[in-house]
Amino acid sequence: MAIAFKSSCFLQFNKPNTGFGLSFSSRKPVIISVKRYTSVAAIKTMETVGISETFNRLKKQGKVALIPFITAGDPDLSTTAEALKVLDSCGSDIIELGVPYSDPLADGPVIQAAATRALARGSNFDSIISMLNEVIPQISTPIALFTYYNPILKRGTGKFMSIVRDTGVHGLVVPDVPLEETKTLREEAKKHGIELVLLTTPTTPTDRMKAIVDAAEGFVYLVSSVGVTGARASVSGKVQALLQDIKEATTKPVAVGFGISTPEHVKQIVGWGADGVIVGSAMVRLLGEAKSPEEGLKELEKFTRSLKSALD
Ligand SMILES: O=P(O)(O)OC[C@@H](O)[C@@H](O)c1c[nH]c2ccccc12
Repeated sequence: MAIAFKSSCFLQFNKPNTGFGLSFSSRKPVIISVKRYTSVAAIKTMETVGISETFNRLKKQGKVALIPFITAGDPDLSTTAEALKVLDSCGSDIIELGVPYSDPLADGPVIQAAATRALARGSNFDSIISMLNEVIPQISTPIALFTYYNPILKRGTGKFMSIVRDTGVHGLVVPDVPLEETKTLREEAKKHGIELVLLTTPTTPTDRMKAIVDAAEGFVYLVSSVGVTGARASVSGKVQALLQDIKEATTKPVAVGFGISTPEHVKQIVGWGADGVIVGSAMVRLLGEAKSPEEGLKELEKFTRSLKSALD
């Protein structure tokens, strides 16, 4: 059983303050250094709870899920591994991890550029799975893999689901699969214990929205605005009414994404009744466009903590 201590924020470990460390080489706790443990979470074991359970826990606590999205392999896979630990330690509740794809039709320039960089560095499904096999036992935040449909079809839906589940991934988001074609995907996901998140948009007709929320597992992804992903100056006021419509149609949790990039956006969406907020491009930019991976990780930590504070 792999266990790991975590502070409330990964990079905090390196800042001296108060607290103590345990030396596993000796039989009794010793003061090995004065470190800041802003809050040592429970010792974690390999098992993490799934997406639905996470939302159930948060609902009981009256909290809203922070759901970051980052692109695997941008700027490189070892930085992605560290970024997952930072996001985990800084209070993310679910992490969306994007599999870079050559034709990301629903993505704006920031995530498109991230996918191009990741693919140019040689990141692919197999290397991402290898990285996840290392990292998932060290974090407690459930991962929802984010991929376009083609990589699944290429590998075979059943094989894809089996690989993903064996890695400890809990959820899957496939933005370009129309509801009519989700039958096999949903069957295979269910068979392998993977929660398949489905998306609804501001232009989805009500009947179709109802069918989507009925079929969705884990949570319903409400796309806040038409167009592609990318940070926006403001979040559309239409989201409030869209959330109400969806909540009249289902008791499943609803997380809002697209354009969210500031603590003010987060507060606004929480006020409209969302169960989760998804932030992608603003996170991806910090990592992919930093002067160095170390700097990107520091900026990611700072930004994540600012969003988490807006949710507390
Ligand atoms: O980047 P934004 O505007 O913060 O939106 C979240 C988004 O990045 C993430 O959920 C996502 C990445 N690629 C997508 C494609 C379609 C729908 C959603 C996505």
